Parts: sequence; structure tokens; C-alpha cells
Amino acid sequence: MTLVSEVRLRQVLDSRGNRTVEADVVTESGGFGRAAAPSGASTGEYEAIELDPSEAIASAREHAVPRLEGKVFVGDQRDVDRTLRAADGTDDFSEIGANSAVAISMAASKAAADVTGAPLYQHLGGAFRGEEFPTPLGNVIGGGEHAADATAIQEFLSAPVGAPNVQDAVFANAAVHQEVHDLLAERDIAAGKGDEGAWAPSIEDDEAFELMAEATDSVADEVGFDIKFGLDVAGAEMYDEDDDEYVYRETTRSTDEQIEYIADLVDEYDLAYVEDPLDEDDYAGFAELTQKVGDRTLVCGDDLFVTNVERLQTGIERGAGNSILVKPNQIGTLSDAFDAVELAVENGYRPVISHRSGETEDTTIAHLAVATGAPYIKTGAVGGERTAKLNELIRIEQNVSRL
Ligand SMILES: C=C(OP(=O)(O)O)C(=O)O
Ligand SMILES: [Mg+2]
Repeated sequence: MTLVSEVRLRQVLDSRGNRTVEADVVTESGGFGRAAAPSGASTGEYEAIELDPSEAIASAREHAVPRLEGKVFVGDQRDVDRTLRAADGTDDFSEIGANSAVAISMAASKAAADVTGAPLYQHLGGAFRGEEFPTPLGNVIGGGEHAADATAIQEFLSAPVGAPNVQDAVFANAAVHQEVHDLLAERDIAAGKGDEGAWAPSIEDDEAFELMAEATDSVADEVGFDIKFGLDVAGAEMYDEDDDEYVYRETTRSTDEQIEYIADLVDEYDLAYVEDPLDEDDYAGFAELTQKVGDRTLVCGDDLFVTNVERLQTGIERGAGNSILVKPNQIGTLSDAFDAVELAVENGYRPVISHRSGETEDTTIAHLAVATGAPYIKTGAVGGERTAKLNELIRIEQNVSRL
């Protein structure tokens, strides 16, 4: 094993044009890894703390870098991540910033892979990974916190569940995205794009459901395999705590009505996936919905679990959800993200590896999905920072990745 010899940190741009943290990790033997932190817009209240990038970098340079350089073996990811936690000294990375932590954690993993000459997914997941691939969930219509004056539900996600391989699945999601564009044009509905490249028309959610059903059916007929769709409701963003109601464009729903509404949607549209249907504190609501529809769809916790094993453990004990979204920057290190996946799988929860709405060209999550054998990855449908991950999955599937 080889020691970390240098950690370089800098600010770069993310896909929203905001500054974010990028890390380079160099090893004594000349290994090199580079990674950048993503950033959420509909962030969960219980996520690890993202600091202003310049503060995060200054603090990491002061507290973390001296503990890593010349002291930690790059291939020992647990030790890299433990060192980051010890350097930070808080539960939520509020000292060095989860943005510095995750960038360094991911860059170290890439440097270690570089040293061994293995693709990142094999370094992280072992020699026998690379046979199973995640189904990509592709955001094709969206609003919420990702686009002004668009749908209330944050994401309508194409889910090519019948695709024979990743490449066909990725192409199918792009085709659904294109088909939605054509259907919008037929209806004379103008639409720009939201933060993740999904169409962001100023329409009611009911119309978005119609468009998704038509677009997925039509592309499924063309490609000859089953394409379903799903949602990220981002319930915490629409929940009004004072009035105990979910606020849509033209209507509001009580918690009971919200549960009924989502359960009806699952059956009406045969939804494959429902993320954050309820508020991030509502374990009971998640449990009730999971009881109703968990046998036929994924009820996924994003803001509910925030990739945190303690929150996931609570969910497991209460029967809340049957799936967890895994975003490394929500928790701060790759080790923590792996722990979340492991606890999920042990308890029959399906892990979904995920991007953030603010992304870079970093491809770590594509490797993480293959390394963990995750059944799903959510990383958009189009747009350079999204296709960076999707195209990487295609390369991994072809087994030519050497990043
Ligand atoms: C990807 C998402 O958005 P953000 O990164 O804004 O949290 C999400 O909510 O799942
Ligand atoms: Mg979400």
C-alpha cells in the first residue's frame, strides 16, 4: 500500500454555475485521483453540512490535510474516511464541510484504484463486480426546487425496467426525454429545462402524468421492452408544517390525503418508484404508505434517511419505506455511503445511488453503483454532467473503463 503524499483542493464550477470543492489526491508511488463534490437544492434537514467552498477548503487544509499527507495509506478507504471524521470532530462535518470531505474521500478512492490499476468499481467492490448493472432512473419532467413555475412534484423519472442492458436503458431514457419534448410541442406547451436537464413546463402534475404515460408507452413500443416511470415527490419541500398539509400548485392535501393520493397514483400509473412521498420527519406516514403499496413499488427515502445509518435503522424498525437513496455528499464519505448500502441490503431495502441537482463531470457514483451491485441509479437523462455518469456506466458495461 502507498501513502497519501499530497492533497490539493480547489474551487471549480458545478452545473448550476456555483462554486464547489474539487480534490486531487496524489500518492507516494505516483498514483492520482481527482473528484468534485456535488450540491443539492432540495436538501434534507438532516444532511451533513455543506460549507461555502472557500471556507470548506481553508478548514480542510488546516484540519484534514496534515492528518492525511504522509500518514494514511490511500488504499485503506476506511482509514482515509476515519481520518476525515477525526479531523472534522463533529457528527455532521460542519467543521471541514461535507463538500471537502466527500471530494477528498472520493479522490482518495480513485488514487488507490490508480495505484492498483483496477477500475474504480473493482477497487471499491472487489474482483467479481462488474457483472450486474443498475437500472438508470432518468428525470424527464421536473419542477419543485429544481425549476420555477413548473410541476409541484419535483421529478418524473423514466424507469426502463425491462431493458436488457445499461446502454439500451440509458438510450431509452433519452428517447423518453425526447418524446416528452415532442408531446409538449404538439400541445403548444413551451418548456425550458430545470437544474437536472428535465423539461420544466408550467403545467399541472396531472398533465405531467399523462405525458409520462404516453411517452414511456410509445418508447417502450419502439424499443420492445418495458418502460415504467416513477416520482421524486420531494415531499419535505411541499410540506407546510404549520398547516400540516402538502401544497401543490392549485390544491393542498392533508397527510392522510397525501398517502391516499400517492397510493392511487401507484395503481393508476403502475409506478415503479416513489421517492420522498411524505415529509422528512414522517416515518409513520412512510410506514403507512409502504404497508399499502410496498409490495408493488419502491417507496424510497431520500430526505427521510439522508444516507445516514441511524435514520435508516429507525426506518427499518418502523417499516418506513423499502428503499434508500444513497448520496455520498449527504453523509460525507464513501465509507458511510457503503455502510448505508450494506444496512439497506441486509434488511431488504433497495439502494438507489444518486446524483445531486448541482453536479460536475465527476463519475464516481457510476462506479459506486456497480461496486455495490445497486439495482438502481438516479443520475438524470441528458446534459453533460448527467451523461458523464451514464456514459461511464456504458463504458463499464463494455469493460473498458480504466479511470
Ligand atoms: C437529486 C435530488 O435533488 P437535490 O440534489 O436538489 O437534493 C433529489 O432530491 O433527489
Ligand atoms: Mg430526492
